[in-house]
Amino acid sequence: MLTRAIKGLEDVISYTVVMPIWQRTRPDDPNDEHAGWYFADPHGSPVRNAIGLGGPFPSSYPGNDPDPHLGARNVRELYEHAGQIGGKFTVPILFDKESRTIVSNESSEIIQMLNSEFNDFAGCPEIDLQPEDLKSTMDEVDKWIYPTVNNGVYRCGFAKSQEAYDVAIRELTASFDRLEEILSSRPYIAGDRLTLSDIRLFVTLLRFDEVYVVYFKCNTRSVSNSPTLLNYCRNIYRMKGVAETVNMDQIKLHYYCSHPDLNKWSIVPRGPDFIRLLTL
Ligand SMILES: N[C@@H](CCC(=O)N[C@@H](CS)C(=O)NCC(=O)O)C(=O)O
Repeated sequence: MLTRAIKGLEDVISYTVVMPIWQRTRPDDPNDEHAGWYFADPHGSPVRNAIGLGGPFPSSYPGNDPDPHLGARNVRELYEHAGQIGGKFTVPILFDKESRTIVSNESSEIIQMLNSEFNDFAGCPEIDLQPEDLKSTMDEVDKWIYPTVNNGVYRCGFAKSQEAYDVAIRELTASFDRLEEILSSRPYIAGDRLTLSDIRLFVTLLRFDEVYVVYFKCNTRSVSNSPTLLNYCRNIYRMKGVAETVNMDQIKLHYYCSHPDLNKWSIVPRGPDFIRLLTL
């Protein structure tokens, strides 16, 4: 969504936002406990979390729509329509309306396509988010930011042993400090211009204080306590079209209500209003 906004592709690529709270995708099959992404059902009954607790939550919110292409009830059905029966049923998905199938489900690949493959139709084709002269620095930073930060927060949150958590939080903390050091000497993570590496980093930092610090026990650092990282997030958040892509209420509803293992009753913490900090 962020890359789409920055490239000015709003009129070219439509989107459907799935509902924030994972539901059982085969509720009638007691042997199939998979829970995942659902499309909105404006005429449906209120729902609870995947183990039937918490809520009740509405079956649609303003901005969440039914699947306009295949009429699927959930994302699993889209994958099954594309021939993928097992595995994970993840978002984001780039969907080709003509062939009515999934083109890619890998975000790092999708943002590269949005950057370079739609320039004939883009409002801002001159913005290159993967410029030749910054490519090697982008690769270099992506290489440690992905495992220790983007995926690092998940490694902390879903650790199944103290040892696994200890390793993940140590690496995350060290990378957080490294980010601060780099961003105190240049405005963007790979140099003087915004790149896809910033987009990948920003979406994790945006969720950091509201979700990861509390829910995933990433509490050794916070963005709001780092003037450098807070300014970095502010700068990106204030770019044209970016704020419209962020719905912090749904981000929080998703995390806090989709993993009953971590939060059986789906209670959503009130604070800390990170978006307000970005707009001050
Ligand atoms: N490789 C994928 C991973 C995407 C991914 O893990 N998405 C999560 C949501 S942020 C998801 O849809 N998870 C569904 C599941 O784990 O069942 C990407 O980065 O695009």
